[in-house]
Amino acid sequence: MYYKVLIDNIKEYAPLVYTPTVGLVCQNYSSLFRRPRGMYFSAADRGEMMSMVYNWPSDQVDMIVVTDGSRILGLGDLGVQGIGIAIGKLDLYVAAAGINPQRVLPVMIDVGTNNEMLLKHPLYLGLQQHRLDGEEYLSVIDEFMEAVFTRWPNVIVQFEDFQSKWAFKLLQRYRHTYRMFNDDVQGTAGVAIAGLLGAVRAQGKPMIDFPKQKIVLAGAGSAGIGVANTACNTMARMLGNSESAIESARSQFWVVDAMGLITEDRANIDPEVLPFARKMKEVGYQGLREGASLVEVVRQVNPDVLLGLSAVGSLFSKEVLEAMKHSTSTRPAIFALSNPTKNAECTPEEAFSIVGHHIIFASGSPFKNVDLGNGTVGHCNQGNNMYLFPGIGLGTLLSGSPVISDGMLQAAAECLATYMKEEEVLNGIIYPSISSIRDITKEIAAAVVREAIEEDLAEGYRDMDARDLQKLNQVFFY
Ligand SMILES: NC(=O)C1=CN([C@@H]2O[C@H](COP(=O)(O)OP(=O)(O)OC[C@H]3O[C@@H](n4cnc5c(N)ncnc54)[C@H](O)[C@@H]3O)[C@@H](O)[C@H]2O)C=CC1
Ligand SMILES: CC(=O)C(=O)O
Ligand SMILES: [Mg+2]
Repeated sequence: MYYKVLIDNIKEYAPLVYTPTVGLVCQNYSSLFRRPRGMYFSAADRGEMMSMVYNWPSDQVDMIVVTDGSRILGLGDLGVQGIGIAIGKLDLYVAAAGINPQRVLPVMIDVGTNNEMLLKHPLYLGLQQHRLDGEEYLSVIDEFMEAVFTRWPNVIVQFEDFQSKWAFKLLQRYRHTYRMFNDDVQGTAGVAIAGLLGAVRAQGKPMIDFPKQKIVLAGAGSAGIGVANTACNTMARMLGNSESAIESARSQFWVVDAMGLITEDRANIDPEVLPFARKMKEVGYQGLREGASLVEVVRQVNPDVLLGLSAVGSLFSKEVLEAMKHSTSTRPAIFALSNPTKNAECTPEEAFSIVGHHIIFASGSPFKNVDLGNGTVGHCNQGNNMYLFPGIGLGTLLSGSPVISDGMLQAAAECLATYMKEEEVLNGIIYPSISSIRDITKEIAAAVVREAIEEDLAEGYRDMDARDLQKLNQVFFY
C-alpha cells in the first residue's frame, strides 16, 4: 500500500521520501531509528562480509544503493545516518522504475565518521571512530563489492553520496568489472546535460549550438566535475572530437570552487579538476586571476549559464545575480542544483526578480513556480538526477549488460534531453513534471537497452537472451 500511495501521488510525496525531507531524516536518523531497513557493513566486519550477505532474506536483489555517508546531499558527513538517502533513492526505483520492493537493498558501509558532533552524540548508531582512509578504506569497499556480486551476480550497485575524494577513484576502480555507476558523478551529469541542451533550445537555437555556450560552474566536487566532463565531451563530439575540438570545448568552462577561480596556478590541484584549470595567459587577458571570486568571474565572462553544485546556500548573491543581467544569452540559464532546499545557491524568486523574467531556472530540490504578474509564470524546473538513475538502473537490468558504458549513459541523457516538446522548452520548461516519472523512466530504460544492444553488451534478462533482445530491437524500436 505504501508504494501504491507513493506511485499515485509521486509529486506530493517525492519531497518526503527524497530531497528535501530525506536530508532532515538523515540528520536526525539516530534519534528516529526504530528498525533496520537495510544492511550495515562496518569496518569491524572485515573478513565476514561474504557470509554476512547471506543474512539478507531475499534470494534475488536487483538494485543496491550504497553510501558511506561521507557527503549526504549538501549536508556533509552524516556517518551511518546517511542510510536514509539509500532508502529514499530505492523508493524512487520502485515508484519510477517498477522494481519489486523485495528486490532492493539499501546499504550503509560504516567506516566511521569525521563529524565530531555525531561522535559525541550518545544515540549515534555508527562506529565511534574517525573514518578509515587509504588502503584500509579500499579493502572494506573491495570486500563489500566481492561479497554482494558473489551472492547476486546480476545486481546493479549505485554508489551514492561518497565524498568526492573517493567518488571518482571508486568509479574508476569498479566500473569496468562490475555493474555499477556513481549517481552523483554520472546521473547528475546526464540530467545537467539535458537541462543545458534545453536552455540552448529555449533560446530558439538548435542543440548543435551548445559548444558556443559559456558556462560558469560553482563547485568542483563529484557532481560539478562530473557535469563539466560530460558537458565538455558532448561539446567536443559536436565539434568533431579532434584535439582542437576538445581544447575548444574546455575553454567554454570557468570553474570556481571554495578558493575561487581554478587556474593552472592552483597548488595541489586534483587530477580530475586539472583539465578545467584556466590557462594563466587567457585569465590575464580576461581581467581575471587565480582565485578570482564568483562575482568577478561572472562580471568578466558574462556567461550563458551559471551552474551551482557547491552545496553553499545563497552563493548566488544579489551581486552575482545582478552580474548575470549582462549574460550574452537571450535566455540566461541559472541552475541552483545543490540540495537540500537550504543549500540551493539561490531561490527561483531571487533569480527571476533580479536577473529578469526571461531566464531559464532549475533547482536540485523542488520549489514552486514564481508568479511573475500579468498571468505569466516563471517556471521552476527540478534539475535532479532522479530523472535519470531509475531509467539507467532499469535499462541495465533488462539489457543484462555486465557494465554500464559511457554510451549507455549518453543515450539516457539524450533521451531526457529530447523528451521535452519544442513549445514547452520555449516556455522555459526544460524538465518534465515529476508526475510523469514512470513514463520518462520507461523511455530512458528503453534507450539504455537499445544502446547496450548496439554496443554488443546486452546479454539478456531472465528467459530473454541476447538474440531475443536483438530481435525485439528490430521489431519494436525502429
Ligand atoms: N541536483 C542534483 O541532482 C544533484 C545535486 N548535488 C548537490 O551538489 C552539491 C555538491 O555535491 P559534491 O560535488 O559531491 O560535493 P563536494 O563537497 O565534493 O563539492 C562541493 C564543491 O563546491 C565548492 N565550494 C564550496 N564553497 C564554495 C564557494 N563559496 N564558491 C564556489 N564553490 C564552492 C567546493 O570547493 C567543492 O569543489 C551537494 O549539495 C549535492 O546535494 C549532487 C548530486 C546531484
Ligand atoms: C540528488 C543527489 O544525488 C544529491 O544531492 O546528492
Ligand atoms: Mg547524491
